[in-house]
Amino acid sequence: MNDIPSSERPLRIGTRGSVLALAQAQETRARLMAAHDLPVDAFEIVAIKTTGDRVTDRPLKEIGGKGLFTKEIEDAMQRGDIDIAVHSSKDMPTMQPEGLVLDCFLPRADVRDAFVSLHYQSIADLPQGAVVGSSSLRRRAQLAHRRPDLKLVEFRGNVQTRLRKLDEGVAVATFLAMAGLERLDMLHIARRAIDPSEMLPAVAQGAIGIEWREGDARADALLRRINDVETQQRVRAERAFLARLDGSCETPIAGLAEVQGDRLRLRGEILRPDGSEAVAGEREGSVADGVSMGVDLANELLGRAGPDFLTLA
Ligand SMILES: NCc1[nH]cc(CCC(=O)O)c1CC(=O)O
Repeated sequence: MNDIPSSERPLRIGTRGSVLALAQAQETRARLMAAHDLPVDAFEIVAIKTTGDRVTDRPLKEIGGKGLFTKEIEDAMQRGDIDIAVHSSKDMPTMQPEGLVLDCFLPRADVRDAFVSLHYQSIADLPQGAVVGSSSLRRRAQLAHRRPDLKLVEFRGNVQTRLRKLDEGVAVATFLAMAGLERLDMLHIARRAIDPSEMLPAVAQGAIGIEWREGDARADALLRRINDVETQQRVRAERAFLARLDGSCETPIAGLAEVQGDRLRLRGEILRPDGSEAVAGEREGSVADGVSMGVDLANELLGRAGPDFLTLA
C-alpha cells in the first residue's frame, strides 16, 4: 500500500517538449514510481510549448528573459490541466506565481559547464581573437573577463544546432551545462568540465526542480519522498542570493552552494555584461543559515559593486 490520496486519474506531469525537458520529466516519473511503488500509467507526461520554444531566432533577453519557458506551463497548472511541473531550476524566476511552489528537487547532477570544441582543449588553449559562441550572458561575461581578446557570437538552439554551427566554423568553441549533456547521453562532446573556481556555474545549474499547487495534498505526498534534502538546501541558498540581486536575464550572475555535513559554503559572482568588471565573494556557515547567507552575500557584492553595476551595460 502507499500513502497517496486515492484518485481515479493519473498525475499529470507538465514539461516543455524539448528532448532535455522530456528526459527530465521521465526521470521524475521514474523516481515517483520507485518511491511509491506505482505503475507507469499512474502518471501522464504532458508536453507544453512555451514562448521560448517558439521563438528561436532572437536572443532570449530580447523576447523577455526568464519566465519565457515557464509561463504557459504555470498557467496550465493554475487551470488544473496539469498537476506538477518539471523544470531546469536554473531557468526559473526566483518568485513563483500566486499559489504555486517550487521546492522539490531531485539529486543534483554535475553543476559544471562543459567546454565544447572540435579543435581546442580548454579556454586557455584558445588562440588570440578566437570566436566563441554563447547566448548565456553569464558565460559571455565570464569569458570576456578572463579573455578580453576573444570574439563572442550569439549561439542559440539545441545541442545539435550548436554542434552544427561549430562544424560550419561559425565559432571554434562553445559552452554547455554538463548536466544537460549527461541527460542527453552526450557527455562525449565535452572536451572538459570547467572547474567552478574557473567558471562559477549558474544558480541552480544541474538541479531538476518540481513545482506544484500549494495545498495540493496528493502532489505534496508524492513529491515529499523524492525531494533530495541536500540539493534543496543548496538551491534555496543560491536562489536567495539570486533573488536579492533581483537577477534578470540582463545581469550576469553566478552562484554555487556546496554542503559538507552540516556546513554550507556559498560562492557568488556578479559581472558587468562586457566582462570589464567582476565582483566575487563567499560565505561559509551552518546549513540551516543557507538562505540568510545567500541574502548576506548578495548584499556584500552589491555594496562592493556600487549602485550602477547591475544597470549599466
Ligand atoms: N539555459 C538552458 C538550460 N537550462 C538547463 C540546462 C542544462 C541542465 C541543467 O542545468 O539542469 C540548459 C542547457 C545549458 O545551459 O547548456
